[in-house]
Amino acid sequence: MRDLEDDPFPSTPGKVKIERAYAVNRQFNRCFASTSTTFLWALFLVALIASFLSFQSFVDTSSRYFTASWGGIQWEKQVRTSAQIDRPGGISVLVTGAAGFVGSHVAVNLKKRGDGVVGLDNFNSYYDPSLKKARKARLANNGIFVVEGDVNDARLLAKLFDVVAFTHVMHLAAQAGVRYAIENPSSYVHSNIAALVTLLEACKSANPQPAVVWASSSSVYGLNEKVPFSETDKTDRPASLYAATKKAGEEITHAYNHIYGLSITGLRFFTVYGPWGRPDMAYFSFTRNILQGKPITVYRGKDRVDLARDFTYIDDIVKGCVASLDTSGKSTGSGGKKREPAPYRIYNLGNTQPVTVPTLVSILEKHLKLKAKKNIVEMPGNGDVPFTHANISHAQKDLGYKPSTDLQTGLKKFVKWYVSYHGYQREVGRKL
Ligand SMILES: O=C(O)[C@H]1O[C@H](OP(=O)(O)OP(=O)(O)OC[C@H]2O[C@@H](n3ccc(=O)[nH]c3=O)[C@H](O)[C@@H]2O)[C@H](O)[C@@H](O)[C@H]1O
Repeated sequence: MRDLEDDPFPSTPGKVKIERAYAVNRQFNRCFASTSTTFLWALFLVALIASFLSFQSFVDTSSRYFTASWGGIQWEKQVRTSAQIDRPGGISVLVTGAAGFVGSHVAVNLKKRGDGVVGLDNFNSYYDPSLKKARKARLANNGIFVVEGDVNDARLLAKLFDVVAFTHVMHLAAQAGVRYAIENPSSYVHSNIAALVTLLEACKSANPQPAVVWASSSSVYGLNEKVPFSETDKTDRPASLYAATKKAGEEITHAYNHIYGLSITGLRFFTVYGPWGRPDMAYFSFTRNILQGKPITVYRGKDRVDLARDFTYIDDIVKGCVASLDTSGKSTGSGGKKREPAPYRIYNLGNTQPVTVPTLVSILEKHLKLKAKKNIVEMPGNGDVPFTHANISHAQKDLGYKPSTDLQTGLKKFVKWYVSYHGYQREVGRKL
């Protein structure tokens, strides 16, 4: 049976009117009731979304504020104190990559002779950041404050130059490692190109402009076969993306020298090793594996030729870095304009005594008093070059650079540090 409400034209007129009016009213009420409920729900939802969004932005803003690892009165005080110069004629140096291998050594050396030093490091996880934290602690013990931040952070750099009129920048922050570029190419662009440009922009705008000394690499010689490698040799055949970004760095710094009058010194480091070194490098990972009784992989070149490197001890490299800072000459620009030409220099910092990788292994075996389990494999085509050998005559003449530690002596010092840092009993090669 059909209901009145279902019938638009019922047969009883009076009833119709009343019933219909009633029905229409009921329909209207129901409709109104449902519309207003919907409206209220919608209103409620809008309010909910709005409050959620504003809460989100509050969280974003406040987390940005609260998690920022730099800024504030206390922070500025630490930066200023660390940058304080304690000797007549001293310099104030911003050391990027200060928690890194070379950076931490250079920073300590400068501080010890009375220069002002502020470190900057992003503590990335390319290798175990706990080693970087340990280096940071060592720097703190020497009165050096390391700012936690990325060189790509232009605001941070501007702030640092605002707080301290750095006379020099020692730029050692980089994505290191030749073979890792196959796995993570963009990290090389981020750290070796983008960050370099951000840093140079900050330096060019600073008043006074600092002189810049930075780490290039022996890898720029790429596929060159003429030995020893000289700064006047061509460097247009890189064998890895790492090498290509270092080569790009040399060109980029040249442009900033040319346009803005920044004093630039690029240092081509040759396979630097020593205490507090980088765990990704062969001498370091070989030591770890030999001590743990694990095999090591030794690469060999074409026709079974051993690979060779001009391994250079860290103390010699530090001397080269410090001499570069001391002889850098001044930047000549101000307000973004060059007044006159500024120095642009590039030096090899090597040892001039290449040693083969199997010889490196046998020296380690001797110092560790343990035999390595060797897997000898053909060098994979992932960016390695067969040999490196530095001609250091330019550095000798201009910087007084004279490396004095051979691989035997340097590795002995490294092994001594390694076993003590990692808690090994040297004699038996067992962990304590
Ligand atoms: O001078 C540089 O500009 C570069 O030096 C360093 O690169 P490299 O000279 O390649 O050092 P490193 O990795 O210690 O390999 C040494 C040798 O061991 C061989 N090697 C390596 C690993 C392995 O498992 N087996 C092996 O035989 C390997 O084939 C090679 O023959 C820095 O890492 C780099 O950041 C950059 O600064």
